Order: sequence, then C-alpha cells, then structure tokens
Amino acid sequence: MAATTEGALSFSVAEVVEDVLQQHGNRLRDLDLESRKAEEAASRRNEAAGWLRKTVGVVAAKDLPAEPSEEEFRLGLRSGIILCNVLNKVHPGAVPKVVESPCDSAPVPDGAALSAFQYFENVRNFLVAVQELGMPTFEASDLEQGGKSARVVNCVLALKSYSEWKQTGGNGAWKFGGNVKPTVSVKSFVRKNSEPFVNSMSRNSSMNEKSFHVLSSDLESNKMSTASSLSTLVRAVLLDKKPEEVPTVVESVLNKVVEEFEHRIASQLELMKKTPKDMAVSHGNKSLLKFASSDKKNEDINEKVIKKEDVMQKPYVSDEKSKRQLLQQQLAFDQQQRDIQELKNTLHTTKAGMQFMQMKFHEEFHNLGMHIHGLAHAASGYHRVLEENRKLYNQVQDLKGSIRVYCRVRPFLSGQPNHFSTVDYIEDGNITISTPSKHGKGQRSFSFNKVFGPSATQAEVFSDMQPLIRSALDGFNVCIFAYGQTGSGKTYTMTGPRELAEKNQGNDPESLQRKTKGSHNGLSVPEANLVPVSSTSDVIDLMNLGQRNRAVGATALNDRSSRSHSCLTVHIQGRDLTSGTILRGCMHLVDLAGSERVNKSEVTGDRLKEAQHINRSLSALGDVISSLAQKNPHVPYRNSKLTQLLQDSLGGQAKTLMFVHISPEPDAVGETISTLKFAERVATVELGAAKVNRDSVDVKELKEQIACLKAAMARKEGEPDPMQHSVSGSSEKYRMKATEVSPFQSKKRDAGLFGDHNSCRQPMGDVGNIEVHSNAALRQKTKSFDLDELLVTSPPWPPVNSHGQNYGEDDKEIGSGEWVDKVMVNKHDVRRVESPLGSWAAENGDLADVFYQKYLPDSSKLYPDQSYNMLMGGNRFNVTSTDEMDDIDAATSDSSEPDLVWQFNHTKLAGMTNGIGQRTKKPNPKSVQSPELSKNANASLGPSPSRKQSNGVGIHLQRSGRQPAPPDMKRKAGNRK
Ligand SMILES: Nc1ncnc2c1ncn2[C@@H]1O[C@H](COP(=O)(O)OP(=O)(O)OP(=O)(O)O)[C@@H](O)[C@H]1O
Repeated sequence: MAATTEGALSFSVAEVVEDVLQQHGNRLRDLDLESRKAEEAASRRNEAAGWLRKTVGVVAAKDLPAEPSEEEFRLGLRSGIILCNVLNKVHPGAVPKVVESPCDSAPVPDGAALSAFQYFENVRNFLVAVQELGMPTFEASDLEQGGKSARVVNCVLALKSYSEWKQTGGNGAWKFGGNVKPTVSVKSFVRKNSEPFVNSMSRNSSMNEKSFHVLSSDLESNKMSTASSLSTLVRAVLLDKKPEEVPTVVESVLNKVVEEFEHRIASQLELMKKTPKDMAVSHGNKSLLKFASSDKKNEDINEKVIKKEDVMQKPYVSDEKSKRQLLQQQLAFDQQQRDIQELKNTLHTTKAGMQFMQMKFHEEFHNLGMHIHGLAHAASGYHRVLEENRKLYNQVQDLKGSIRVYCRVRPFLSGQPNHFSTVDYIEDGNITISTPSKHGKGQRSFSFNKVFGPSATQAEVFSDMQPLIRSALDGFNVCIFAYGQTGSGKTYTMTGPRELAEKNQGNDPESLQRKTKGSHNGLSVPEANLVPVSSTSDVIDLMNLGQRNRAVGATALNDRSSRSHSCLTVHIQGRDLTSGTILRGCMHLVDLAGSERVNKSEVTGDRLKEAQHINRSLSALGDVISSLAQKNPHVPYRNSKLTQLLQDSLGGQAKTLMFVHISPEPDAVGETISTLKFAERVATVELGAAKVNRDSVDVKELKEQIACLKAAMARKEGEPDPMQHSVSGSSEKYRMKATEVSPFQSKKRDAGLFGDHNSCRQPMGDVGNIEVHSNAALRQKTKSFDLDELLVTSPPWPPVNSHGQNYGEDDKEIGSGEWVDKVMVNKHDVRRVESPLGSWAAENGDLADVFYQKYLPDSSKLYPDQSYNMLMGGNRFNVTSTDEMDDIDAATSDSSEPDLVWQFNHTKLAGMTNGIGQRTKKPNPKSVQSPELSKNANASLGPSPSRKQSNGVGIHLQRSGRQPAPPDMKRKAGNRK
C-alpha cells in the first residue's frame, strides 16, 4: 500500500488542479510570475551545473554545459555517471560501483539509447545514497521526462551544501532535517515522492540548518507561488461567471481534476510496471539483487520492489483503482493535515517564545527603568546633599565669622589677540589655573566660597551676594571689598561698566535698591560726604560723581586704572513697628586700587609713587590678614589707612566678603597665583559670629533717662569759671576720665601704652553702631546747633567704639545721644579743601594742634597712635598717593584729639576757637555743597559731632561760651566713671 502510494504521488494535487485550470482556459495567466519562476529555475540549474562541473572536472562533465537548458541538464545527468562521481567525491564510497558506459572504451554517442538498466543502476544507487545522507531526492523518471528537472536541481544543490558543510570541517552525521532517518525505509520513500510533504518536511526540519536555508525558502516560495497561482487561476476561471454558474463550473473543474489525476496515476503505474520489471527480469540483474540483499537497509528496498511487482502483475480493477486513488489522496491529505498541525504547533511555540521574550524584554526594560530612576534619584539626592553641605559649610563659616571669599575671572577684552586662558576649569567653588613652564608646568587648584567664570553677568554676581547685602538691612555690618591685580575687573564688579545707569549697575546700586533710606539733610565734607538719599538714582548720581572724582590714570595694563582705594558706605536704620526695636546696619563697599608690578604697568613719576603706595597699603592689608589668620595677639591695622579703614570689617564682628579678581592672560599668571594664594589665606581668617545691631525700646528709654540725668549733672558742673576749669581742672579731669571715657581714646591709649590692644580684633559691640537719639535737651539749647540736630537725626555711624568693651557696656555707659563716628579718610589733603566745611575741618585740625600743645602737652604720650580722621558719615572716600596719605596722616592724627576736647568740655574752648572759626569763612570755589549745608556750615560752622577734628569745637564756636556742654559730650567725658 505504501509502495503504491509512493508510486502514485510523483505529482501533487495542486499541480493537477493548476494544470486543469489552465487547460480550462486560464485567461489571466500570470506571465511575469512564470518568467520569474523560469528565471529562478535557470539560475538554480546553472548553479547546480557549475558545481557539478567543478567537482568532477570539465572533462568528466563534458556532457553538461556550464549553463545548460533544462533539456541539456536532464540529458547530461541522465546516465547518472556525473551524479555518482560527484557523490563519491563528496562522500567517498557512497556509490561503490559506477557503471561508466555499456562499453567503457567506446563512449556512447550523444542521444544514443543507453540501456535502461544502466540508467537505473547509477541513478538508483545515487538516489539511495543521497537518501541515506538525508537529502532531498528525486525520481529516476525525472531524468527521463522533460520539465521535471527542479527536483534534480534541488538534490544537486543539497549535495553541494553537504559538500560545503564537509569542507568547512563538518563533523558527525550531517542531517537533512531532524526527522529523516539515516536508514532507507518505506516511509521515507513515501515522503520522497510526496512533493508537498517533502516541501513541508524541508521547511519544518531544515529551518535550523544553515546550509539549507536557501533551499527551504525556495521551496516555500514555490509552494506559496503555487497557491497564489492557483487562487489566481480559480479567480480567473470564475471571474466572468454568474453566481449561479459557479457550482457547475466547479463541478466540471473537479471532474477534470479527478480525470487528470487518474490519468496521471495510470501512466505512472504503467511506467513503473514496465521499467523495474524489464530491468529485473529481462536482464537478470544480479547487481540489483546483490544491492537488494547486500545490506540490511536495502532489504526494505528489495522488498518494496518485489511488492511493487506483485501489485503490478495483478490485473487492474477499476474499483480498486479508484479506491486506491482515494486512499492515496486520503493519505496525502492526512499527511498534510499533520504537517499543518505540526506547523501550527511550531507557530504556537514560536509565538509563545516570542511572547515570553517580549515579556522578558518588558521586564528587563522595566527593571532598567527602575534602575535608571534609582540612579537619577541617587544623583539628585547626591546633589541635594552637596547643596546642603555647601549651605551648612557656609553656615559654619558664618558662625565662625570666616571671611567669605568669592573669585571672579575677567573675560578677555575685545581687541586682545590671544585668547589662551590660564584658567583651566571652574567648578562650584574650585578654580584650577594652569601654570606655564617658567612657573613649573602644571596646575594649581584653589577653593573659595564661590567662583564666577568670565561669562558671569553682574546680575548673577549680585544674586549671590544678595543675602549678604540683605544682612545690612537686618542690622549687621557688612563689608565687601574687591581685591586683585590692576585691570582684573574690580571696578567693573563693584560699579558695572563705566558710567553707572540704573540698568547696568554694579553691586553698589544693586544693593541700594533693596532699601531707600530716610530723608535727612546732608552734611558735605569734601571728598567724604554723608548725603541722604531717597532713591536709587540719587545713589547712582552720587556714585557717578564719586567715580568722576576718583583718581584714575592710564597705565600699560589698564587705560582707566584706579589710582586710589574707594569706599562707599551705606548706613541703614530701620525700626520694627511692632516691637520698636531699632536695627542699624552699615555696608562698606570697597574697591581697592589694584596691585601692580610697576615694571609691567610702566608707570613713572607720580603714577609710580601712587603705585608704590597702593602696593604698600595692600601689603599692609596682607600683614593684617596674615596676623588674623595666625590669630596673633597683635594685628598691625595702623600700618596703613586702608587697614585702619577696614579694621571694623576685618577685626570686628562684621560679615565680610572679599571679592578677589583675576585676569585670564598667561602673562598675568604670576599675579594670578599670588592673588589666589592671598585670597586662600584670607578665607582662613575667623572673625567670630556677626551680631545684629539692635536696641530694644526699653534700652532706648533708659538711654534717654540717663542722657537727661547726665545733662542735668553737666549743667551743674558747668557753673565755675569755664576758662580756669578748662586749662587746669578740665585737662586733669580729661586726663583722668579719658582713660575710660572715649572708647576711641581708650583704644588709642591702650595701643600706645599697653601693647596696642586696640589693634586686636574688636567684638562688634565695640565697633557697632549706637543708636542716636534726638535729645530734647540738646535740641533746645540753641538754634545755632542746627548741625548738631541734623546729625542727631542722621543715621547712626558704623563701628567706632573700639575701646575694648563690649557693646552692651557701651549702651549702658554711654547713654543716649552718643554719637557714633565713622572712620573716614579723605582722599585729598583736608587742609587744601576750600569748602567752608572743608576749611572747618582743616582749621579744626590746626585747632587741635594748638589745643594739644597748649593744654595737653603730654597727650601724645597718652594717645600716640591717634590717627583716625573721624567724620560723620560719608559716602565715598579714597586713600591715595603718598603725599596725600601723609597729609591725611597729619590731618587725621591731629583730628581725633579735639574730639576729646569736645567730649571733655567744649564750652571752655569757645573763646579760643572763635578766632579759628572765623578763618573758616574763606570762600571755597571748588567746594561742592548743598545750599542747606552751606547755610548750616556758615551759620554754625558746626563740625560733625564726630570725635575727629574737634567737631565739637566747631560747633561750640557758635555757641555762647557759657552754654553747658551738650549732655552727650559730657557723657563722652564722663561715661566711664
Ligand atoms: N566681567 C567683565 N566683563 C566685561 N568687561 C570687564 C569685566 N571685568 C572687567 N572688564 C573690563 O576690563 C577692564 C579693566 O577692568 P577694571 O577697570 O574694572 O579693572 P580694575 O581691577 O578695577 O583695575 P585697576 O585696579 O587698575 O583699577 C575694563 O575695561 C572693564 O570694562
């Protein structure tokens, strides 16, 4: 049965249907498809032929052209000789004996009939061998009939593939699919002859065999194209049919299919009946028998052949025939069903595998996402912690009172040819400078609280400084000073581009925008003014004025080099409306003159002198910083006006920020490194926690009471002859009291006599602001006391009280109405200033000399270091050239002493100062003063009640000689009792 089936299915049902449909009048034959199929078949055939020729050699394959037609291919292989020889080459011994020709010596002429036996033996042996190897086979009859070479080609290409597998070191059993058994079996014959099955087997089992990919895909495409061609044919047949005609047409087609099928089976059986019988019987083929019995494997074949003979010898009965056909079809159908099922299973498994992989992929993707999320979270946490650390660090720094240090790198200026920067990189608070070879090639890193790169804008800079500036509004004393070599951008940072406008400001006006101060009349002293302002533009105007007045000069390094230090001091006072607490803060904004190498700046003459003095004062600043950093008991503040000026900020409990500037040019690297080193040292200085300057309402009231009491006492004490008292008694008294009275004098005395304690750091209490009160008693005294009154209502002064006692003590002992003075150093020689107030200052300076010579001959012993020039307020002042500085020294060293006088008993000086006061009436064409100030000054020639320059003296020039001293002055003298 199996044998029958094997013989019957040398063609497929599909083929038959296709043929029938075509015969039925296929009008839409797909020519393109056909030609493509033909082309593909030719190319595969050529490939097979080429490989065969190559393998057996061109001589042996002389019957096979390189690119044969289908007919040539079939004829070339018909003898089976080439096939057997090729197989033996690929797999030696696969065909033990190859029958070369009926007579080996006399080649058979082309086209001459070879015996059927010879054909059969060679081809059969070949087919058995290839089947053993698990390759697709073909039917021997395929070489007899035209149009059947496709399977032969497939077989040859499979053999080629096998050969290549072996050549590439293929080992073990080469299998054409996992289902094919190495042994020949009946079943395998059935499969061999069932083309659809072979196709499906190839497709299923050889999927994983690399060498058969081409083949299997080809077969697959054949099948698909057959299916599509079938459906095209069916559609074409039914296209012009009416629906009612369709069943008839289908029936007729099916009948024809059945007919054709029967016809083909019959002809095939006929052929089979004829050929084996002829071969086996008429020629007594021993070799076949031998072949059949030589091997156990071949027994099956032998048996099969014999069975086939038996079947063929039986007469055909048409019933049996149709039954057999049906059975065959059924078998084929079943097989196809199984194949389909198998395919479905495979598809299902593949789908399941895909789903599993997809699920895995999603899972892994999800895990990856989680992981990335975790990392991002950790990263943000890390940044948060970093930020928190930075804040905490800054808080610790604040608590320690460390000087904050910010660094800013100037960008290259337009017109600079080379833009190679020495700044390697900037990150957070770190800056790395690359040092060129002459400084020892390498890098140096520095850490600061903040570093601004060349692209940082003024707004960015300010936003970072804002909290510090806001502190001034909260009652802290704040100092920001810009440091750096000449041309590094200090002035730019502090004031913005040249001419200030509200839009384009530096730090000063920015900070001023935070608050508009109270409106007071101003007191103008040349070059050091206290001017009430009511808006930001007021401040900007003042700053521009100050900027214009500032000494600048062109050097080789900066065409507008500042040749002086500049300081803007802003006093701020506020009152908490609910608690009545008064907060007072002040802010110094100091733009230092730049340090410079004189050979680089190429300055000469006056400029050179300036440079030397600038450098000297900066070096004094360095010494102060150094002492503070080492916590030395002695800090040499008094070595320069600059350090005296900054003493409050460097030594008191102010919040201090040094803004260090560097230039990016390689030839400035030396200065850059030393600037940064200096800044690093500054950062180590600890000043102690800053304290807010605050007076509660109670304290205020108590101060007022004390002031009244002291005023009363002063009136009583003032009864004796003032002159006598002033010359002897008061000077005694003064001396006696001075040791305790003025914080400032006390400071001087300590410095001179007791080892310069005042030079050590002062707590903010000592240098802090003391509230100013409008004392009714004071105001009532005289109308000519305008200036006094003005000052009383003026904002309080920043740190002065440097006597070594703390602020609380000051509060209690000094009492209300106490003036707190501000260290002010005029840029120019005050003696040369011609404004009434300036003259006043100068004259009072002289006055002080006179007074000391006359009344306090030994005061220099007591107060040898007195050098502050104390003025009330002032917005901007400068420390400049040597000469000027010397002048200032001269002026200021005298100036503080009269303050004592003023405190001591200014009424007694009235007679003596009157004459001097008259001298102040010299006109001063250069003076800049407000009408009110002028009026005030002329009216009273009242000096600032600062302790410098005998301000009090100036005031009392206009007072009646008997007028009791203002209570605050008395208190100054007596408050240390
Ligand atoms: N951040 C900046 N952006 C743009 N230009 C800047 C910047 N900083 C400085 N400059 C420019 O660099 C030049 C020098 O700056 P500036 O005068 O501020 O330096 P300086 O340190 O104050 O110098 P000196 O100590 O000699 O007075 C100026 O032309 C200024 O406009």
